[in-house]
Amino acid sequence: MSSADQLQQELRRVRREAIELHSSDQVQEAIGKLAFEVTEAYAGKVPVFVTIMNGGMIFAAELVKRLDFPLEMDYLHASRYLGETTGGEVEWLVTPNASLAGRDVLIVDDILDVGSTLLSIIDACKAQGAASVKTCVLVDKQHDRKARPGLKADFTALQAEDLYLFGMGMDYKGFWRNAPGIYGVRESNS
Ligand SMILES: O=P(O)(O)OC[C@H]1O[C@H](OP(=O)(O)OP(=O)(O)O)[C@H](O)[C@@H]1O
Ligand code: HPA
Repeated sequence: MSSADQLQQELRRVRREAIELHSSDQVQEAIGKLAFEVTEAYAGKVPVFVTIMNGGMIFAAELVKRLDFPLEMDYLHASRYLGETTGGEVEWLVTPNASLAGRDVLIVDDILDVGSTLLSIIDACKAQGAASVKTCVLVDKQHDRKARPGLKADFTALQAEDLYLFGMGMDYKGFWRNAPGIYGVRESNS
């Protein structure tokens, strides 16, 4: 069997055997509730909504259309997993285009896991002179390995147990970002 066929088999097995932690409907409902919270928090403000690529893009697209206030959109790409299931140093691949000086910045990402990625992005936005920086994630993974004890995003849609997750933008070895719910990889496959 070719290595491409082997990979395809592995990807299909991981998807088939995964544990559904949040169905697509549950994810959509949670994003709807979060959108109200975020809309309330930004009353009277005109923030820059910064999507963290690649993982944040699907959540960001679902969230932004439900936000009822004027905003600008931008993106950045900081990665520390680089297609692997364990993380390394945060690597900056693309920086935001808009000047963040004096702006209210809302950082939007798929997952708060250890939190090193978000902390590094918050520091970079503050270093650019942002007036305020808030973070918004689809899912907060529950474990005691956070980069700082008790680290939380300002806005969180869902929590998930300590498994390697995929779906709704989160990848398994670069794949399955397109899965519509949130799934945990079985230990035997991770
Ligand atoms: O809380 P942490 O442990 O720092 O992990 C969270 C980050 O990891 C993932 O990005 P990744 O590095 O995989 O890049 P990608 O979005 O391009 O897949 C995810 O999209 C978050 O940005
Ligand atoms: O569990 C995860 N899944 C996908 N990407 C991630 N980045 C950090 N943790 C995860």
